[in-house]
Amino acid sequence: MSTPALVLSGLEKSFAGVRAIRNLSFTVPKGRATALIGPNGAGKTTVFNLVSGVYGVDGGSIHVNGTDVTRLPSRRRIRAGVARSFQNIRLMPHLSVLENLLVGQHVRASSLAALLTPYRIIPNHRWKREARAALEESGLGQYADETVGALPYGVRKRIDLVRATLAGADVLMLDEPAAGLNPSETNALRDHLNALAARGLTLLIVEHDMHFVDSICENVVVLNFGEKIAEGRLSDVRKDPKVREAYIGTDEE
Ligand SMILES: Nc1ncnc2c1ncn2[C@@H]1O[C@H](COP(=O)(O)OP(=O)(O)OP(=O)(O)O)[C@@H](O)[C@H]1O
Repeated sequence: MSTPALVLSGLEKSFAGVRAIRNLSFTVPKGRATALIGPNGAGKTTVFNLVSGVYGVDGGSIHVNGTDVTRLPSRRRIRAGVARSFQNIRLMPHLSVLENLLVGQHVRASSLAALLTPYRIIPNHRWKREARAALEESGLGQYADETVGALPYGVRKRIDLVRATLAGADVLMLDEPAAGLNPSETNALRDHLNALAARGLTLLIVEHDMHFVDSICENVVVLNFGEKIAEGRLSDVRKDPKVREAYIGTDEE
């Protein structure tokens, strides 16, 4: 069996004495999409913050592609292949799509000289070719020279995904990717994510839209009060009495 993309073992995190994450362990296999679900305040965002290195852990370990990243700062985790896409898209609205992708690729620069590469004066720089190719492959080629701020939300969301993959991500954490999308944008995003997973990208998704989860994720991890209460296929976990009880009184399924 290949090394899992992400292994969380016995994670612990408290805020002012409140245990937000409790002895949490789960494994995300390579090239698959896994959903992290649970009612409000269950600890999903905290898991993303622990994996990306925004918060340090109080206990336990995090391995990415077999490497222990538990004590690494955020930037070294990005180099290890973990990236995060936020609910609020972090693209620069005044730049073109291509320029946004090129800015993202600077994360890959291994030296100051590479970081300062004046890509604007090298018309066919390798990064530019790769960025155009990635846009074409995602069916977004026609937007390459458009200003990001003028594009529809669903398109920006998908450009944000292309940016993350070009920056070298092979484990991508997505925070409510379908929020705010209309049905046709949601379908385009679903197809895009399934294509990325088919190419070997690993996805960890926090999402409240269970139809969307069902169309992408083979495996679902359910959190409640920071603890894993169930794991498995969505059709199985939603029948689990512990899961049903956790959602009672919420307006979610
Ligand atoms: N920086 C922080 N300081 C104090 N408490 C925090 C902090 N971050 C998270 N928490 C607490 O940790 C618990 C888990 O919060 P978290 O935001 O991870 O849940 P969530 O599952 O992402 O919720 P939601 O679905 O509402 O976004 C909550 O009780 C929250 O108040």
